[in-house]
Amino acid sequence: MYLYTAQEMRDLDRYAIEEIGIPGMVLMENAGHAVARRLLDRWRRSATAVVLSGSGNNGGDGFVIARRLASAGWDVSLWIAGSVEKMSQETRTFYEACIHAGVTGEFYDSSQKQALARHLEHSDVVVDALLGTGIRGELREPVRTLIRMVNQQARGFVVAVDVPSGVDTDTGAVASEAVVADKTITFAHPKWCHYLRPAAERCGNVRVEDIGIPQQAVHLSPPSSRINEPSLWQAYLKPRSRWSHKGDFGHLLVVGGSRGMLGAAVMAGTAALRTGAGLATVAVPEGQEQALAAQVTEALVWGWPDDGQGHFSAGFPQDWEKRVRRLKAVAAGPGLGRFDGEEEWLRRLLQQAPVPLVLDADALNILSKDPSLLRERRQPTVLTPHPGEMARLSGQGVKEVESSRRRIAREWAQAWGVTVVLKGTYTLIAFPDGTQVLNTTGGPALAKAGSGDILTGILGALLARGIPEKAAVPMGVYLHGLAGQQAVTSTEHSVLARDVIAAIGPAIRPFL
Ligand SMILES: NC(=O)C1=CN([C@@H]2O[C@H](COP(=O)(O)OP(=O)(O)OC[C@H]3O[C@@H](n4cnc5c(N)ncnc54)[C@H](OP(=O)(O)O)[C@@H]3O)[C@@H](O)[C@H]2O)[C@H](O)CC1
Ligand SMILES: [K+]
Repeated sequence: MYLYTAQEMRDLDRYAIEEIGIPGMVLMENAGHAVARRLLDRWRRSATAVVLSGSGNNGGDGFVIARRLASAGWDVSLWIAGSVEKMSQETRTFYEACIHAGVTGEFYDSSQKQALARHLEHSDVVVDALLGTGIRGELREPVRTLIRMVNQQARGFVVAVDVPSGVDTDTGAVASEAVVADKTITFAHPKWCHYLRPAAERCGNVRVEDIGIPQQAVHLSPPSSRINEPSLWQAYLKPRSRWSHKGDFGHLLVVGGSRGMLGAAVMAGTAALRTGAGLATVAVPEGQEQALAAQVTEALVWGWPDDGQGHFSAGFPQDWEKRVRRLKAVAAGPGLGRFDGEEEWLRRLLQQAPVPLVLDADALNILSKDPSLLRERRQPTVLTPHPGEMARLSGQGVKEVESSRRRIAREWAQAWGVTVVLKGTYTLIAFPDGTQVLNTTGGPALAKAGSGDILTGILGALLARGIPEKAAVPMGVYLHGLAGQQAVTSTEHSVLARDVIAAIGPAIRPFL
């Protein structure tokens, strides 16, 4: 499934109308019909509805909904923002069809405030068709008042047509007012605002309805972003052959685990093995070696030069060049910590690890001192920042990152030629070629220390197995989210990172 911006949706619409020849009126009727059908399915008996329509095409969908609900026996009260003169030809046609079908609408002005408030308080359903993907700039009257009234006065079920009025389709920003919906019914494909906060919090349950735009139109100019689905990567997951040996499944090196943070590297290494890596080596500061060996039995242990206090130092192990040749991927960061000479250390890692590299946690914080270190990379590089780390990397505030996730992840990936995995409720993956994949698996159980280390281990393992990053990264993010969901046995509060690691196998299994 693709993820659309407002412009991409307009282009798709235009293609369906002009090139394929489906009249715009048919698309609008289909859109309105789809919403009305859902409402009729849910209530069945005759109910009361307030329909709020703007003068744009979103309002046109609203006119179709009003007419169809009324003809099914509902008591419909229709309110319109704007004027007939502003309506597009399609919207005007359906406005007139409403009148001919006996649903007369009121063009709202402030003298009708009380009458509308009464309807909002007593209706089973409120349909928000004021503004869709065509919103421009700050809200004007009377739309702003109408949105506020829906939020303050509606007692019934609020359904937003396409997007809640007042949200920005592409950024997920909200205007001074935006409808808070119980359900959003959108057309043909989901839009970014259905997943980006704060808009996403106003959408309620999102449902995508087919309105008859042929798949062919989508394939001809697919948008640059999509929702993460197994079809993107499932071909790379296969049962192991009877004849396989550990060398077939890659060797991952995890670098991290300094004093006080050993667990992070242990979790990354264990997650990598649970994901199917043939071998995992965990590299920790020398002073940590024994403690590590006591904690993991399945991974190899490698002591790196330390500062005498259990932290890394600027040096690399002497046999680095010899041993690195046997590695298939490196994941640096879980419990890495900060240390003297860290920038030089990272530069060397970037230059001298001729395999795919995942950077997380403090490896990202070190990188944020000088992102141009990435210029030295020739092999795939995956960064897995949470919003705080992304903020440090990009030199912006966390708020700015959160309000422009889509733009920041994409710009960063393109500017530095890396894959950015911007973590969050809907983790966003941005590739260097400008394409993006938004992940929808996961849940609040993953909001806990250790989750990021596990993701790093999973991604490292998939890259070590030789899966190309365009498949490996969405696969890893998807499986990590699924494991997080499946690890919940009693409550999301009590899930431990080790439960998530144990759930990696069950998460992979259906895809083999
Ligand atoms: N996706 C599809 O295939 C289909 C989508 N449909 C629906 O069409 C809308 C998009 O319709 P569009 O006409 O482009 O735009 P809107 O209806 O969302 O908005 C335009 C009207 O809103 C007014 N407006 C714009 N900004 C503001 C503002 N800040 N404050 C107040 N009013 C605003 C604008 O007024 P102007 O004075 O600026 O002209 C317009 O009246 C999409 O979301 C779907 O619901 C089709 O029905 C079917 C195919
Ligand atoms: K709307």
